[in-house]
Order: sequence, then C-alpha cells, then structure tokens
Amino acid sequence: MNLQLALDRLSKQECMDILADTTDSIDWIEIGTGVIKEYGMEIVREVRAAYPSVTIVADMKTCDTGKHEAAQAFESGADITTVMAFSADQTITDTLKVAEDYSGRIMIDLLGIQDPERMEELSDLGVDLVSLHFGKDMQQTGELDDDLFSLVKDYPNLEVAVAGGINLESLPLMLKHNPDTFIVGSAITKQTNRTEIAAKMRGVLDEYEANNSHGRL
Ligand SMILES: O=C(CO)[C@H](O)[C@H](O)COP(=O)(O)O
Repeated sequence: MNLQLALDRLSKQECMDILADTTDSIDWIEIGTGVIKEYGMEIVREVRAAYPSVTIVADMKTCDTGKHEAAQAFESGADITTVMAFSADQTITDTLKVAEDYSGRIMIDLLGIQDPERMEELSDLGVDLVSLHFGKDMQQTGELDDDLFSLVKDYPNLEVAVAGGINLESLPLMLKHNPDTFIVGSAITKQTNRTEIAAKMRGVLDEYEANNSHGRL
C-alpha cells in the first residue's frame, strides 16, 4: 500500500520542509494542483531534482488539451499525472498515449463521478489507475464515505487510490477496502507533528498489509 502525500495550499518552502520531515514514511509525492498553479511546472522539476527516485504525481487535474498537459507533466519529471474522469474520451485516450510514450502513468480522478456507466467507459478506454476522491469543498459539508468504493467493485484489476480528508481516525474504515494508495494531505501537511503522524500512518498501513492478504472488497 502506498502512502501518497498531497502538497496543497502551501508555499514552495513549506513543500520542501514538509518533504524533508516526512519522506521516510511516504511512497509517492503529490504536487497539488494549487501549488502547480502558483509555481508552474518548475516546482515539479525542483521536487524531481531533490528526490530523484521517489514517485512524483503531478496533480494537473487535466480536463482538456490532454496531449499537451500530460507531456508538460512528464517532461517536468512527473511519473504520474492526473486527468479528470468527466473529460472527453479523446482527452483520456490522448493522455494515455502520451503516458505510454514517456513510460508514465495516468491517474483518473473520479471526483463527482457516480455513474457506473462512466466506469465501464473508462475501463474500455484502457484506464488502469483511478482515484476515488471526496473533494476539499465537499469536505465542508460532509465526509468521505466508504460507499465510494462501490464504483470500483466490478474492476478488480484497476489500481485504486482514495483521497479526501483521510486522517488517522478514518484510515481503518478505508483500509478494509484494501486500496492500493492512500492520498493524504492536510492530516499530515497542516500538523505541527507531521513527522510523527506520517510515521504512524505508515505503521498502520504496514501492519494491515502484514496481517491481511485479501484483495479489494
Ligand atoms: O486533490 C486534492 C484536493 O482536490 C487533495 O490532494 C486531496 O483531497 C488530499 O488532500 P486532503 O487529505 O487534505 O483532503
């Protein structure tokens, strides 16, 4: 199980400081959409230079001009770039092709998707990595519910990440669905004891993995 640290609503210096404090516990670094909007692709290049062998996810949240934006992300050093599930099929197929050319991956962000038919279409398009996502603004009036996993239940071969206000308390509920990747932002990045929290989360994931070998529920 991967722990993906989402760097959102932070300055460049804060991103670098947080990474220095937490990289021992995390697997994937996500450079958040807002951070990319603030600093451009340069921040992806800088994180890549500082962490040459860690998997970097550029949270581009691409929804159009897929070829161009996917190439931007991979050229800058990202291993994975995100594309919104509601995008045109052409956008999805274009980004998948670019990912193949760069030996990268596309993570399809399922934010707002409820229709099982869209899941079928995405699967037919060749999507192999998705994120179940309860958005930051949605978190103001609700919380991540593990019902979200019903979207992916018929796709055992899909690699699944889950995001949306996950913290040490909500981790156990999500764990039983055995996702491949937990995306965690604020519960680590906005805490003064972030090193300790990241290490605790890592410990919870490692312990779960050691004691459970079943696939996704
Ligand atoms: O993509 C995002 C927001 O759109 C965040 O990266 C994701 O929601 C994780 O952050 P948090 O744990 O703070 O919700």
